[in-house]
Amino acid sequence: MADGSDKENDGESCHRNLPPNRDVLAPRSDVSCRNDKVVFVHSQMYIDLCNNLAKVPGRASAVHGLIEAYGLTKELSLVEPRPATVAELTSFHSTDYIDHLRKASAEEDEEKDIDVSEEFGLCYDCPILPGVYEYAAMVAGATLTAAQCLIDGECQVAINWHGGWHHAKKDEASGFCYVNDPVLAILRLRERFSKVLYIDLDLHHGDGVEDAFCCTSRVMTLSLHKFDTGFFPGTGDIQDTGMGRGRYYTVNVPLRDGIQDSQYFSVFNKVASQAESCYKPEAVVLQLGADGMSGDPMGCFNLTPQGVGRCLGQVLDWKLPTLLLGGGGYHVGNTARCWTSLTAQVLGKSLPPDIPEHEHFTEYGPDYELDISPGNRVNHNTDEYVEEVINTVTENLAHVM
Ligand SMILES: CC1(C)CN(C2CCCC2)C(=O)N1c1ccccc1/C=C/C(=O)NO
Ligand SMILES: [Zn+2]
Repeated sequence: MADGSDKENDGESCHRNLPPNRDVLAPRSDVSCRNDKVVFVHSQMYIDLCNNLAKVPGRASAVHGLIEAYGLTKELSLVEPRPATVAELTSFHSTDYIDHLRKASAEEDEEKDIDVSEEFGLCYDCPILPGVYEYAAMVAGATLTAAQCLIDGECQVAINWHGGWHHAKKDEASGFCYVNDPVLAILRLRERFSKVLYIDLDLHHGDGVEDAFCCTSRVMTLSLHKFDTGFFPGTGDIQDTGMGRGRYYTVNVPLRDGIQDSQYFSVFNKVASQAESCYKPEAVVLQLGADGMSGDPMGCFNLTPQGVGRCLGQVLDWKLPTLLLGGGGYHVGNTARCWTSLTAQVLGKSLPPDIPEHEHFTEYGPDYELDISPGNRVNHNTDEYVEEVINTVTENLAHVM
């Protein structure tokens, strides 16, 4: 959990500088979008940065390449990102951590020594790579750019597939996440919207986001993830429901290996509709990490873009300002297939089944098809287990008014 709230803070958040609540602003219905533009944060420099430093080298250009090859960039409203400022980064992260990240990143250039200091979590899983600060600041800036477009009513949906780094803590890198861009976006959205719902569909528990908002009722976090002995990050059990004013505003849906589209959507549909109807958010941040896809090297879930697409469709039907972020996803071709399919869904476009000829075409062999066939890993999520999870979540959400 992030540090205790400030004295003058009324416990609405577990971190500093949360702007005053602006419920007095226009009511929920007023926050309509002026048009159905879909903002897509993009620049070649941004792709190049993400290509070299993200936890999956080359994934950023493969994702963008497929979206472009299907002609979707012509339908999107492309917005260039700019790096987050230190002030923006420290709206959540500690100044010490950001200073250390900035200095260590620069030092790495000059001294070429490997910094394995455990301090600030900057070691094995999160090595200090040259330029890591510039990368993290640009990713955070891209996500903040998308959030700002929603706040300004420029669009109803804004997308940053290269964001979604949900493990980073206030003063610690974790799980190859250096800056928690979802948290920064939620803090920015909270300047305009009184209640924000964060939904995390990555294979891993969105622990960094949950920690940041576990004490406030102004942000509800809902995470569906694999939860099993020894599986990173080890948090996100069903009885973790938040603390203090935030009690029952943290929702965890722990799942086992082998879940497939129909069961996954059945769980999501019930839990997310209850969360939306009892919480009545004014904006949504949806992390769509693709490491639960069948064929991912994580090798845990049997999901396909169609299954996650049904979850996305339910969220889009709420007609709320919605920020879409990426996250995990370690099979480059399948991650590109997933996020391209979801981008087309947001645009209301259907795509031809064969991967178009383009620079990254070879990533998609041997079938060169857009669809991913569902995996056949043994499903350890019995109907009884799933029913018990849904019943427990339902009981907990009954406390949310
Ligand atoms: C280093 C990477 C990120 C890559 N990787 C696999 C993918 C395929 C081969 C290695 C991991 O398990 N990683 C991790 C290592 C330590 C802690 C966390 C993660 C992943 C976090 C995540 O995805 N959160 O959403
Ligand atoms: Zn993940």
